Amino acid sequence: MSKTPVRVAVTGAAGQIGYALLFRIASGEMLGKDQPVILQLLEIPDEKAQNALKGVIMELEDCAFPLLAGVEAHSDPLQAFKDTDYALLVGARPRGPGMERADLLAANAQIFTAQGKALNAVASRNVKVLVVGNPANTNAYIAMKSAPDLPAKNFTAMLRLDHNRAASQLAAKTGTAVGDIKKLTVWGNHSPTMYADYRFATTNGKSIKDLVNDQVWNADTFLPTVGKRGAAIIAARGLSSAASAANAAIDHMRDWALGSNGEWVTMGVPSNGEYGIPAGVVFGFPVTTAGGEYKIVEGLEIDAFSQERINITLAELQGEQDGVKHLL
Ligand SMILES: NC(=O)C1=CN([C@@H]2O[C@H](COP(=O)(O)OP(=O)(O)OC[C@H]3O[C@@H](n4cnc5c(N)ncnc54)[C@H](O)[C@@H]3O)[C@@H](O)[C@H]2O)C=CC1
Ligand SMILES: O=C([O-])CC(=O)C(=O)O
Repeated sequence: MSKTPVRVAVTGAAGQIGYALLFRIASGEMLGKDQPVILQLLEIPDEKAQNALKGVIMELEDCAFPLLAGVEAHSDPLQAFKDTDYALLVGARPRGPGMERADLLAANAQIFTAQGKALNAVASRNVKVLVVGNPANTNAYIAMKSAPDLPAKNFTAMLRLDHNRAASQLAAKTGTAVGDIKKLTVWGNHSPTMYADYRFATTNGKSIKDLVNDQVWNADTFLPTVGKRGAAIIAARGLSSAASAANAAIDHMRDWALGSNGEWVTMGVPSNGEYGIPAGVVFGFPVTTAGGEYKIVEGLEIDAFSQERINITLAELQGEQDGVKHLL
C-alpha cells in the first residue's frame, strides 16, 4: 500500500537554490523513493517572483514525477506552512561579492521572525525545519524563538554544505574516495569562523589526522579553504552556490528523516549545553540520526587548538544573537 503524502514547504521557491532543490524533492531523493510529497511553495507577493514560481510549477508538472502528489503556490506563510511536516526556509537575500553572511542579518532577520510565527501558528507540531537562508544559524535561532509552541529541537541550520566541502577537500588531500570518509564534523557558525574538525575522521578505517600529519596545512590551507569556499564560488560565478547548497539541504533532511545509519553528519542544532556551548545557541555539532531524531555525539576530546577555534565561532554567533535581541 502506498504511503500517505507528506507536506514539504519550501520558501524562496523561485530562487536559484529552489530551482536546484524542488525537482530532487519531488523525485524522492530527500524523503525516499516510496514517499509521496505535496510541495507548498512560498514566494514574495511580487508579480515577477510569483510568475517565476508559476514557471517552476509548470516544469514540475512536466516532469510527471510519480511521487509528486500536489504543488501549491503561496505568497502568505500562513498558507504555505499549513500542516507542513517539513519546512525548508531558503528564501532570503543572498550575499554578493565583498559581503560577509553576517551583513545579511538586518535584511533577512525579519523574514525569519515572521516565518517562525507562521510555523508556530499553522505547521504540524512535529515539523522539521531547516534554515538555509543566511546567516543560517542566527536565522534558525530567530525562527525557533519566534515559535515558542514548537519544540526548539525541531529548528536546525544548514552546516552540511561545510561538512561536504570539508569531506571533499580531505578526499583530495588523502587520495581517497569522498564516500569513504567518516566521523568528520564542522563546529559552530556557517561562516568563515566555522571549525571543520578531522581529528576523529577516518578514510577506509585509517585516521585522516595521521595520514595528513600536517597541522600547518590544517590551519593555513584546509580551514581557510573550507571557511571561504562560499566566497570563492561567488567570485567565480558571480552568484552564490546553489546546486551544492540544494544538495546539502537534501542530505541534511534525508539523514534527519531517514537516519544516518550510525554515521556522523553535521547539523546546526540548538545546544543543550553540550561542549560548553550555552543552551539555545544554534551551533554546528556532530550528530547521528535515527527514527526521525538527531543526537549530538558527546564525549569527544576538545584539545587546545579546537577549543580556541570553537570559542571564536561561538563568540561570533553570540554577537549575531545580541544583534537581533530587539526582534525577539
Ligand atoms: N546555509 C548555507 O549553506 C547556504 C545558504 N545560502 C543562502 O540561501 C539563501 C537563498 O539563496 P539563493 O536561492 O541563491 O537566492 P535567490 O535570490 O536566487 O533566491 C531567493 C528567493 O527567495 C525569495 N524570497 C525572499 N524573501 C522571501 C520571503 N520572505 N519569503 C519567501 N521567499 C522569499 C526571493 O524572491 C528569491 O526568489 C541566501 O540567503 C543565501 O545566502 C546559500 C548557499 C548556502
Ligand atoms: O557564501 C554564501 O554567501 C553562500 C553560502 O552560504 C555558501 O556558499 O556557503
